[in-house]
Amino acid sequence: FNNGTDRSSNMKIIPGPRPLPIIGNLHMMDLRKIHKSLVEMSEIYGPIYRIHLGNIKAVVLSGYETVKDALVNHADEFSERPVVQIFEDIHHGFGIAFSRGNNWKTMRRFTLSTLRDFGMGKRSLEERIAEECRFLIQYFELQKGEPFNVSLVLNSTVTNVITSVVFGSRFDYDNPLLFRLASLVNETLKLIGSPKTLLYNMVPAFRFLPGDHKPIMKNIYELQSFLRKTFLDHLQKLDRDDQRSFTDAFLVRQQQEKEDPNSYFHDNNLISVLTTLLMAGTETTAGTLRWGLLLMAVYPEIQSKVQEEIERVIGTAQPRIEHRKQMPYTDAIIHEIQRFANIVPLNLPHETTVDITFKGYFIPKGTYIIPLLESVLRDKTQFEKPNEFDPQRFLDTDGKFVKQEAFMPFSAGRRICLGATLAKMELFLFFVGLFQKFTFHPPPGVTRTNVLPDTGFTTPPQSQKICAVPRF
Ligand code: HEM
Repeated sequence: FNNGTDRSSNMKIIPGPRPLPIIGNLHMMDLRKIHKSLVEMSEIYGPIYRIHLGNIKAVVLSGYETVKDALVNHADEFSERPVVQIFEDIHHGFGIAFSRGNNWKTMRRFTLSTLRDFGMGKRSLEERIAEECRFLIQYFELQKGEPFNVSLVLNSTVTNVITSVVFGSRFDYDNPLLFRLASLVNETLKLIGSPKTLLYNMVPAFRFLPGDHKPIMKNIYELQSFLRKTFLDHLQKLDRDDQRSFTDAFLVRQQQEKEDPNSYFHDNNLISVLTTLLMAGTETTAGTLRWGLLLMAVYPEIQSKVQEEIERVIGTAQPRIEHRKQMPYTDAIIHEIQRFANIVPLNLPHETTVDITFKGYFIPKGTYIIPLLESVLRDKTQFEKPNEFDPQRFLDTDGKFVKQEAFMPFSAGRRICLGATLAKMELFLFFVGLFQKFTFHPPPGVTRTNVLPDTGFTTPPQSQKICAVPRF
């Protein structure tokens, strides 16, 4: 784009490094930490620059002010999703996260309103999460304060919240299917974020090399076979007057529209939405929870202040979302954990829906846009010493919670995370539920300096064991 020329004499040319044939600027990047390389380049080229990632010609938006201006003030113009090869293989353009145009609008609207209805239904989201938290606490108690790996159990717990919403049921922890589902999602997301998959997405010629896309599709096949079998079971028992899950609501709508050849309510969209909710809804939330437990373990003075607030406001009662407004300290901690965890540092890519002049630069319709969240959550102009973990930045001198505009872990605008409300409920109820019952300690040898991010599409902390010591 820009073709090296400007479209009018007063239009600025988007700066950027000179690309090489085929690989573009890939030789300048650390493929394991692309978000870091992109932030470093913004220090040279500024908040808007172009980059060639293999055959993808992208525009990077960096820093809170620029990302917000694009996604919020020009929400429509920046709201499309580009075609990304691996997600095209998985979803074929159906579902929500990687679908486009009217398919995306219809699926997003339906999913949001259905999740909201369940929130108000007989078994609210809050109750489903609270129930899951009780099982998690039992599991932690069984560890008797010894170091154990929390990854799989947290992933399984969060998977259960999603299956409870989408299918109306949870799995017991000793059901091998639950651990299989949780590890399938975990492994697949790791592979999706691998350098080999990045190359697969960026340079079509590398498709024929043995990459990670083959094991990814094998996992997706297994995952989707399970989802298909489960929704067919639901179809057999479907009672339109007693809808108990997202799947029931979708199937009822499918039957209502079955005469309409243009209906979006078909099996491909259902499978794709279910796959997305599982993939987008588990690793992100479970990864943030793991960050939280580890950070509290290595910042014991902060952990004990959270526990004091829990004791004062909730005591031994069941934690409820409504407690949150009386708990500014806990609220600040959870915000800082999310900011620091920076779990989707690259964000998902966007695409322009029209030709647009943005901050004096011409960006054509169909341009691949990277609204870099790493550059927002660690923006020096918004957060003092952004690489430090410091919950005080979300508190004023009277200890009241202070909102920070650049707190954007769920992104912003039309494509803002569809599960943000659910994720916030989960983070609050799980954290408070766990800190009410346990004090977390690092295992021997683990200190602040070795609580580091993993690499991948999402950035959970590198696997560390943890000790959960019962408080009473
Ligand atoms: C801490 C937890 C989570 C974080 C940090 C997070 C973050 C994000 C981010 C950064 C995006 C990309 C937004 C954009 O394109 O601008 C996204 C999209 C999405 N997320 Fe989340 N997410 C979380 C949890 C969840 C949960 C629990 C669900 C589902 C139940 C979910 C479902 C989705 C979906 C469906 C999209 C695609 C939205 C669209 O394209 O319209 N996420 N999320």
